Amino acid sequence: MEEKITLIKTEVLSASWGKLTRATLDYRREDGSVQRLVRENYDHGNAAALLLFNGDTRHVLLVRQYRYPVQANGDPAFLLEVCAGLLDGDDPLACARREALEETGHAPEDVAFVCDAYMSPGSVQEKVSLFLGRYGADTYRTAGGGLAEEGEELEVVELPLEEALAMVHRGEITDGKTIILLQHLALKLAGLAQ
Ligand SMILES: Nc1nc2c(ncn2[C@@H]2O[C@H](COP(=O)(O)OP(=O)(O)O[C@H]3O[C@H](CO)[C@@H](O)[C@H](O)[C@@H]3O)[C@@H](O)[C@H]2O)c(=O)[nH]1
Ligand SMILES: [Mg+2]
Repeated sequence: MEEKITLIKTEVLSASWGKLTRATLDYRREDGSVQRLVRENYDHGNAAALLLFNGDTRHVLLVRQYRYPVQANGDPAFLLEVCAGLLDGDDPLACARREALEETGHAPEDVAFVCDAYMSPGSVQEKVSLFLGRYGADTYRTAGGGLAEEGEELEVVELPLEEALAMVHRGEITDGKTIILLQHLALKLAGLAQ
């Protein structure tokens, strides 16, 4: 049987912090005709993210940080997000734990995998592994804030889960992985998700 997809060539358009590649491929349609397609792909590696939840107070711990692409899109550039980072050679679980500690100063307990998600599969290769974890007075290690030498300056923000969900609804939390994790937590507390 003929292949559905035949890769003709790939060209690296930019290889800097991330790599931008242009692929040319032949796509065999269901009617048998072949269409030549050109698709660009930005690759900066995979990532992991973790939502910290305190079940006693029903608060979540998020981080606020500067995001240039959001500014370029004309939106307020300081986004409220779950702690997250690029794998940098770690496995997703180790990365999620490392980023939680670097960014919030908490060493999470009871960390559980939620799901993997492509946030923009039409053009960005990154797959993000999502986790839930517990925080509280016993998990506090440092003030967090990220790595200054890498240009990070994060504000740690604690707020009730209900308020975070309301902020999603009001368009005040717009980061995809954060929205997925907050809504997953709400489903879990309602007994509708594992
Ligand atoms: N030199 C350079 N450094 C960069 C660039 N873009 C990011 N960095 C640096 O690379 C590091 C990335 O920080 P992480 O904590 O590992 O990742 P993240 O920025 O939180 O990324 C995660 O969340 C983003 C927002 O949803 C996602 O866009 C991203 O893909 C990932 O999932 C930061 O120190 C940042 O300053 C760049 O274009 N050039
Ligand atoms: Mg980060």
